[in-house]
Amino acid sequence: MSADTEECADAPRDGREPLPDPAGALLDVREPLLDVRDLRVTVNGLHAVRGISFEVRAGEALAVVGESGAGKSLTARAVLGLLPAGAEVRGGVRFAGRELLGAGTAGYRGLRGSRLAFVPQDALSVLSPVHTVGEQLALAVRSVRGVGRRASAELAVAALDRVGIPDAARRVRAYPHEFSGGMRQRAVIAMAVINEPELVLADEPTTALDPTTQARILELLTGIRRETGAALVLVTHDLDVVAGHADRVLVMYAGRVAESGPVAEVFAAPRAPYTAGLIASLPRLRRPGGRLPSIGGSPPSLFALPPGCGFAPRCPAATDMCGRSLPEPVTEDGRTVSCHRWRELPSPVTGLFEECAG
Ligand SMILES: Nc1ncnc2c1ncn2[C@@H]1O[C@H](COP(=O)(O)OP(=O)(O)OP(=O)(O)O)[C@@H](O)[C@H]1O
Repeated sequence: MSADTEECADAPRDGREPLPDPAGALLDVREPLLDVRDLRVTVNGLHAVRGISFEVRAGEALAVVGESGAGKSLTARAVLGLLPAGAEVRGGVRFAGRELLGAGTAGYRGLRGSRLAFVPQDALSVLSPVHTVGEQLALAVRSVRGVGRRASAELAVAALDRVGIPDAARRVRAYPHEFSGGMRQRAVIAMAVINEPELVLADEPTTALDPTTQARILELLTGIRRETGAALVLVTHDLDVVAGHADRVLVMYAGRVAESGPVAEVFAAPRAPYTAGLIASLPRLRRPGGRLPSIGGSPPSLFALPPGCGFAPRCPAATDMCGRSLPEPVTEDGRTVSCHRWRELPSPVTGLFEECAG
């Protein structure tokens, strides 16, 4: 008997559950694939994510950008249901019509590793050191699709080949420690996309790599996204990555949304002074002989948040009111901004920071 007798020719292609349809009506295809509403994450008493809302549509790439500690990773992990011990989460996370928060691990059944995939910063955190890369890829396929050993092994080779690992048929027999850092991250991407997810969340997927490899891995992710039509949430602190790889951007500051909108519009005319400061500090905007503008100071401690806008102490446009009252996000023309003064500020707002640099 062949090892493939467990394979069922009539099984669904990948054993995925149909979309929930409790009312017996067709799911509204205009509904966002991912809908995050007023997400709040507290870790050991620290209010790290403080009311974040955003949507991701099918096939879209959203970059989540902000300084270290802004709450980017916790936001991504909350969507995936992978928060650290001691974390409490509130709000809504709706994926493909299914509410995930509050549903516990059952809510993620049939989603994680299948329709919802994760690419972490550190490949070794998801690759087992005691199994070959091929075994791990094949297991990922078998646990989701109704395919047998031979077919899953072939899909493992195809997956490594797809992410540009040369001699994939031989490389599948290697262990993760036998791969370079870049190749390991390619293997993790292969693992993430092997079951053709609808949404990939990538948390600074190239942080540990040299600049050339970083660029190649990001090209790979974008290429796969275009090829498969998967949506992408890309956590990064690099605005050049945002410009090159995302359709929309969510700028986070101290656990809140500073601004969000289409990348081209936000870059051309940011509305939040914080976004303007980030853009003004891009090296390519440096004037010949001029200093590189930068945002002075640092984000507030999440243990001692000011009553008003968290950016007010660093903002050249802040008034007394900014220090006193927290600006609520305002959405207009498909863009969201949290700033009391955005309508009255001079355009472009980046000028606030260029002047500061002198
Ligand atoms: N496991 C944890 N225990 C305690 N605090 C945590 C934990 N994970 C994150 N935090 C805190 O929550 C805040 C937000 O963390 P998060 O990792 O989401 O930030 P980030 O924007 O992704 O930063 P970075 O770019 O440095 O990864 C930070 O102040 C961080 O110290």
